[in-house]
Amino acid sequence: MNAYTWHAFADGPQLAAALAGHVAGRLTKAIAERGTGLLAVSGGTTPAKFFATLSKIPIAWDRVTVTLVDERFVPASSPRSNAGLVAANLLQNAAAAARFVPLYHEAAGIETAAASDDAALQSLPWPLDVVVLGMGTDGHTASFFPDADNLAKLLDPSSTRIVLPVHAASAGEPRLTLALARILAAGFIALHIEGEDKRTAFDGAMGPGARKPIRAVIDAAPKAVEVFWAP
Ligand SMILES: O=C(O)[C@H](O)[C@@H](O)[C@H](O)[C@H](O)COP(=O)(O)O
Repeated sequence: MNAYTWHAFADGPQLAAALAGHVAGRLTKAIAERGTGLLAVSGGTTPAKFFATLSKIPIAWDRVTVTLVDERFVPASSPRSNAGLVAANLLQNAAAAARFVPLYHEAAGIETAAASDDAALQSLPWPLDVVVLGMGTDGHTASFFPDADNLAKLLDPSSTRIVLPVHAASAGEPRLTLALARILAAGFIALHIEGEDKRTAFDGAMGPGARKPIRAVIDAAPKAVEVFWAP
């Protein structure tokens, strides 16, 4: 489809307020329509302000399940943990009442962890109502890294997997990621990027040239991806 809607803001706090408002609205609508809301968020360094803003919005958080778009294969106590980032910034204030389903747990290896995640996450109230993606300047999103050894499988829209393992030299650690199909089925797909480097990287990914994972997601998305950007 290759459709996206570009929402530019003067600064991070204004972006955070707008994105949090959209996400809270979508979750409230989902709760009204089906009694529950399912949200998947990305980690990294960008989302902390957005998480803090969203955490203060008084919706029926006790009807919301939060999970991760992807996770590094590290315990929640690690500074690299996305679960740790979500616990410290999103599952606070009003949002502390939400149920959180992590991706990392002790396992012999990433493949074992991904397989048991697949079983554990079956019971979530799919499809996602909201997914918030991030993006690296290399054009990765979720843990769909350009150098992932199973990128074709990660980007297979027909995959029935929920969680897949990722080995990619550029990723730092082995990763666990939601499969593309789960992301694309979300009612609202947001991409949250900040800084000139990421705007340049995004524009580059939308142009001709080597196809980056973020482009594969936007092209495969059944509805426009809502891009939220601030300098
Ligand atoms: O685990 C992660 O790192 C994220 O889920 C990943 O997809 C992130 O969104 C991008 O890497 C951007 O990260 P920054 O926000 O740190 O630039």
